Amino acid sequence: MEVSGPEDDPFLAQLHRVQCPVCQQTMPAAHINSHLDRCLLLHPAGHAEPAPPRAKRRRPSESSALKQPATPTAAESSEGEAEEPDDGGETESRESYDAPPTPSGARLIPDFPVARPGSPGGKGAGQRPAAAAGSASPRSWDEAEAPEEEEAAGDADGEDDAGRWDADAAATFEAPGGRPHARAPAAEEVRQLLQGKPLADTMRPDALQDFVGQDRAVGPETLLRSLLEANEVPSLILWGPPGCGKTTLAHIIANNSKKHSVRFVTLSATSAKTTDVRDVIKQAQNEKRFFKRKTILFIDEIHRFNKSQQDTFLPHVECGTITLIGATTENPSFQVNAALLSRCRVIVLEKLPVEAVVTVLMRAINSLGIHVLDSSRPADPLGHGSNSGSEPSVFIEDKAVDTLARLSDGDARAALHGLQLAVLARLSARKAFGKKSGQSCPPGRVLVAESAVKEGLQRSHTLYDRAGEEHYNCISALHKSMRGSDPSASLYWLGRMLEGGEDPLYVARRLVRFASEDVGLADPSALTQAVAAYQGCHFIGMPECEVLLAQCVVYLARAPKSIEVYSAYNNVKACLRSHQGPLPPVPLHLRNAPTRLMKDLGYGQGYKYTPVYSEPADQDYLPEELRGVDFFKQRRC
Ligand SMILES: Nc1ncnc2c1ncn2[C@@H]1O[C@H](COP(=O)(O)OP(=O)(O)OP(=O)(O)O)[C@@H](O)[C@H]1O
Repeated sequence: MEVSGPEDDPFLAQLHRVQCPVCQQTMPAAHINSHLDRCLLLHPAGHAEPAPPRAKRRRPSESSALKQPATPTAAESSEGEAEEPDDGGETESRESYDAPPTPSGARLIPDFPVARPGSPGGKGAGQRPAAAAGSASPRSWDEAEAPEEEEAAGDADGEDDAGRWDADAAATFEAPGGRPHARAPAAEEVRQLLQGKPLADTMRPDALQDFVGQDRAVGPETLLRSLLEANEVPSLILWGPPGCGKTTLAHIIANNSKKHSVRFVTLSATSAKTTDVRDVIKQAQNEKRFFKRKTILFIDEIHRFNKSQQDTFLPHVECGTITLIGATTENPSFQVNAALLSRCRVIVLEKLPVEAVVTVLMRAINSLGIHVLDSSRPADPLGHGSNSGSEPSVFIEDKAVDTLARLSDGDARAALHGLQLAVLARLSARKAFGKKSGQSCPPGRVLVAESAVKEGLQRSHTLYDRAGEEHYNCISALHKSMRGSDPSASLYWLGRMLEGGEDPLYVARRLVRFASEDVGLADPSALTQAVAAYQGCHFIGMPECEVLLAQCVVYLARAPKSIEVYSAYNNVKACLRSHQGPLPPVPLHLRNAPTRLMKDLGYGQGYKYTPVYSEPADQDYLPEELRGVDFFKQRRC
């Protein structure tokens, strides 16, 4: 017997029709959820405006090297590079995620192919490139499909190791669509893959398994992981330095929540207005009321919302209309309203360790079909003399990968960006050379050397975040090292700041403060030194003034310390702040009396001019009610 659905039966169809509460249109019940999403976006204030088309985005999980080429799934082996049907750009001003689930079976750490002369091996995956060399697994695709030119190159030269590396490495490469590369991609293909879109976005993981280096926050045994796996997402504030994976974690939660029919909406606090927030909340209320559907709202850079904007969320987080996920690089204790903070769980993400950045880089390198050159094996990496055809393959030195990972200072985006720039620069240089010489591009291979990646990654960016938390952490470390009389550590923290691009005058101002606050009268010339250092920095600027600062830092670290004045003055402040009622008047004898009236009122009367006294004059200088108080001895009056 054939079972007819509502669409087949006019009566059933009528019965299953519902009316949109926003535009009043009727439609099949099955369509209402997706309609409402669109409708509320189109009519935020009752005006219909066409929504901008969504940018299609290739799903990183499909381009990653996490799947075994030997056993492609049906989806992986299907033709064409998969375009995500209804994905959200995670940093767009306002979008809903609708990503299909990540294919299961992804392994936590992939086996990365590394170009190495004929040495298939099984070393641990996710290791640093040199150590991971040899992880090019046995061929998982038909030998018969091996690129003829590569085989020929190896054979022709007899000893052309580079040619053989190609063939071995190509065996495990995957094209960004998830299909194994039929051959190692040519330089032009790599260039096209890299152009247009940031590599960091293309490589953004979709699943927790691919989210590396944050075990303390979302590792296997953590509460957050259990909650995420149970789809019990609490309101969260993700706090961490740039490029450590805050947006990525939100993206993974979005993917997961879509599977459970939870709506995921993103806003960026840099561009969203309060009205946008209200729209999202209104939509979330409708979804909850009519369809019992939860909404997760992700706000990137939440610290950029002011207090009243943050207040808008409060009642809705409280009553569960929305689950809020905020991402911030700034310390939330200062930047997020206390009331909002108390309703959210703060997840601290850390700078990624070098190994984790290597894993991220290797995944990208692998998905682009770039060969990692094992520097421990001397060879002719560019395959000069080989007749491997006009289109070269792209190689990167393993040292270059290491350097990228180290210089990126735990910022995966910076590392991927550096890689993208370095590879593109090498490929463009090669193309330009071809044009200039009037020839087609030179045969051979393109090598991305360590020096190229150093250029691609600005060191100052990576060491130090001048505007962020690190700025305060480092100056605090400098101050404490000088206070602890450790000149060596003091110089280290000074170097961290200056090499990272810190303003020398900012450091100099702190030294002036330190000279008085911590050295004080134990060595009064410390203040002179610090002020002189400040002025010297002002005169000559960086980089010359760095030695001035270094000299002063060492002077202050070695100087004897006294906080006598600093503490006494703090006692005075505390006394004034804790005073109840009007402050006591200045005693009459201490007042100046420039006019007759003032004199008549008793100003200055009884004052003893001490220079004319041979003995200390017996005279009070504090108001009557504070008589006898010694701020050097008493903490409070
Ligand atoms: N833990 C991680 N595991 C895997 N890839 C990561 C991780 N962290 C970052 N990445 C990669 O780096 C890119 C940038 O990361 P992401 O946008 O999540 O950083 P962020 O912490 O939100 O930075 P920002 O504060 O600057 O917005 C991602 O697209 C992804 O490719």
